Amino acid sequence: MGFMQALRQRWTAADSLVCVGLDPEPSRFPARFADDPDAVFHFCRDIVDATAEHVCAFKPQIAHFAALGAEDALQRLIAHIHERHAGIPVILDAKRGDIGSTAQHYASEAFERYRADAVTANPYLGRDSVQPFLDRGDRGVVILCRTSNPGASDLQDLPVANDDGGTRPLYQRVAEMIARDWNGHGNCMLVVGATWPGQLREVRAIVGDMPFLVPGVGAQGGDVQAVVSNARTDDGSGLVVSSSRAVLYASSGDDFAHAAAAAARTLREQINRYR
Ligand SMILES: O=C(O)c1cc(=O)[nH]c(=O)n1[C@@H]1O[C@H](COP(=O)(O)O)[C@@H](O)[C@H]1O
Repeated sequence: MGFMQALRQRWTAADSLVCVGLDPEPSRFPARFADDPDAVFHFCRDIVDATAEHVCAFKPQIAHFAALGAEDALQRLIAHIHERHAGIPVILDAKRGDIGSTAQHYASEAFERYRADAVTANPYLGRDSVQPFLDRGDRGVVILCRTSNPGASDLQDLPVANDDGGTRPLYQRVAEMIARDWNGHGNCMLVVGATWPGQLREVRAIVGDMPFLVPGVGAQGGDVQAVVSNARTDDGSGLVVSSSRAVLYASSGDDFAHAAAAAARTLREQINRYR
């Protein structure tokens, strides 16, 4: 089954638009992991097992593993999700994109080495830099559009020429181009930050039912009601609302997994209230 179909099935089966981001920071792990040489894997695995029933996807962030030399833990973690929680898609957050020959290797890194179902990609090098991902119709390509960070406006809002002679912000042009020209296999999603409800509404108006990955609730302060009311599709879905630190580090005590599950469940309930 392809990524988009798996995601839609999981939205329904779990009645959830929540994604838990897996961003391990050993300095924030509970004390019980202090002497564990495989702490990154064990911490993330415990979080996955505790939160799985509340989520539509997991999103490991590759730099958080690679900076620790823990690529092997990332590989085992994704294998664990596939084996123990079959049906929950894994979005590898790597924000890849490069000249075609290199992008090809990024695609096999994400899909063959790590066995991710989808990967985040940066479109700002142009279509050829994302093409090897787009060509994998069975996998998802989650493309940055209007990111959640404070500096998102520095470049993404620059005015660019419209077909009608006017201008509009670059991110809107990117959204339109992806929806119209890049999504031939129907495997694209867009990243739009939860911190920008107005932009969420604008991008939704441009791209119809294309799903959004929406990071920025929780630690970055995005408002759940504003996200859902501005960005849901007509059927009350269309969103993968991702939270990392607010779930992972909900407690630094021995109850960390229980606290993470409670945080994921609460986020699911908040989202569902406004769908
Ligand atoms: O592509 C992403 O996942 C992403 C895009 C974006 O615009 N903003 C953003 O925060 N992210 C990622 O989403 C996660 C947010 O983490 P929290 O702020 O702890 O929920 C981090 O792993 C970021 O790298």
